[in-house]
Amino acid sequence: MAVEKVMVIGAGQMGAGIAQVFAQSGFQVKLNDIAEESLQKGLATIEKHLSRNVEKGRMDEADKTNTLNNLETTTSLNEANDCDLVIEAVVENMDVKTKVFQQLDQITPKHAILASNTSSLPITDIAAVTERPEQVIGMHFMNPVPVMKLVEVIRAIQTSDETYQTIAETAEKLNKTAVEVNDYPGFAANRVLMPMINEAVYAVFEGVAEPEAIDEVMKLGMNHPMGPLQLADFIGLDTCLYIMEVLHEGFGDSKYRPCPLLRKYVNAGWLGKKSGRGFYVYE
Ligand SMILES: CC(=O)CC(=O)SCCNC(=O)CCNC(=O)[C@H](O)C(C)(C)COP(=O)(O)OP(=O)(O)OC[C@H]1O[C@@H](n2cnc3c(N)ncnc32)[C@H](O)[C@@H]1OP(=O)(O)O
Ligand SMILES: NC(=O)C1=CN([C@@H]2O[C@H](COP(=O)(O)OP(=O)(O)OC[C@H]3O[C@@H](n4cnc5c(N)ncnc54)[C@H](OP(=O)(O)O)[C@@H]3O)[C@@H](O)[C@H]2O)C=CC1
Repeated sequence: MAVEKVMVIGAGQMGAGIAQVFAQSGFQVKLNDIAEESLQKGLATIEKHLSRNVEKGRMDEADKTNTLNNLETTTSLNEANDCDLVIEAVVENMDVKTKVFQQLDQITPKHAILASNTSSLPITDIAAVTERPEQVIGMHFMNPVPVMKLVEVIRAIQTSDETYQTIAETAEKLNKTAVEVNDYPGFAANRVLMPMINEAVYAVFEGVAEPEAIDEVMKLGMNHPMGPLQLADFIGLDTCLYIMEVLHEGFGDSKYRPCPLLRKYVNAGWLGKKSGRGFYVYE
């Protein structure tokens, strides 16, 4: 199936980036959010990144104009009624996501593929609330979306080969690399990444070293572009905690228990960069 029209749901840090890369690659994109304010914020972020690309000579003014012309915003989910593909990037909450998928199942054309950008929620369970489970799949972009090459493509137990093939080809058109994984807690990316971040939080909790020192060790010693605590702040500490809880519950193994300090920060509203404070303070 050829994908031409796409809806991205949720204009937060991931949704805006996903909408940008689709529009840049020539797809017709509708960016949806419940709040008009979030749409305007998302659009402003996209415009800023496109202008930066022009300044850096990575695209010219005509490419920027074409990208913006490929993009429209809407608060109405009903506008997904002519889309070939929908990518959901709303908050990491199963109730919210299943409600969105049930509505999309009613609204979108029969051939449409429904994808989720979830970091950790089971695609199999999301697929099961629709009447087209074989056309439901995980399309997990990495943050920041315009920069990172990976799309982790997660097959639910019900996902058809045809759906997987379409999504892998679409990822290629975005100039990304698709990696196929099966639907188990945390998939592959967060199964490996999050325990490392959680362990770094334990090291702070136990007084092994200050956050700056732990990040410096991983940057200079292991060539990571960001230390694990800076990365946790960048992802969002609420998202990190949520993923650890999914791993802990999903495997029933105490090795995935979230660090109490991570939970305390989230309860305090210290969610990282997006709230102005996490392991570091942001202005
Ligand atoms: C939680 C999940 O489910 C899955 C996940 O996403 S896990 C998180 C995965 N992501 C990572 O691990 C990111 C690790 N960090 C990095 O790779 C890098 O630090 C980084 C690419 C984010 C920034 O790179 P840097 O060299 O430290 O900083 P900086 O020089 O400011 O940025 C490099 C380029 O990226 C671009 N960039 C940075 N942040 C950006 C953003 N949010 N959106 C778009 N472009 C961005 C910058 O424009 C810059 O390019 P130019 O200077 O040429 O314009
Ligand atoms: N942060 C990261 O590094 C990564 C996150 N992800 C995943 O991507 C998804 C989004 O995360 P992120 O972008 O960080 O979150 P954000 O909180 O930045 O964005 C979520 C957006 O979705 C909107 N929203 C909430 N409910 C609905 C709804 N029913 N319909 C339409 N829009 C809605 C929110 O609006 P409002 O603010 O008005 O409530 C907000 O604008 C999550 O599933 C997350 O796990 C995946 C990879 C990396």
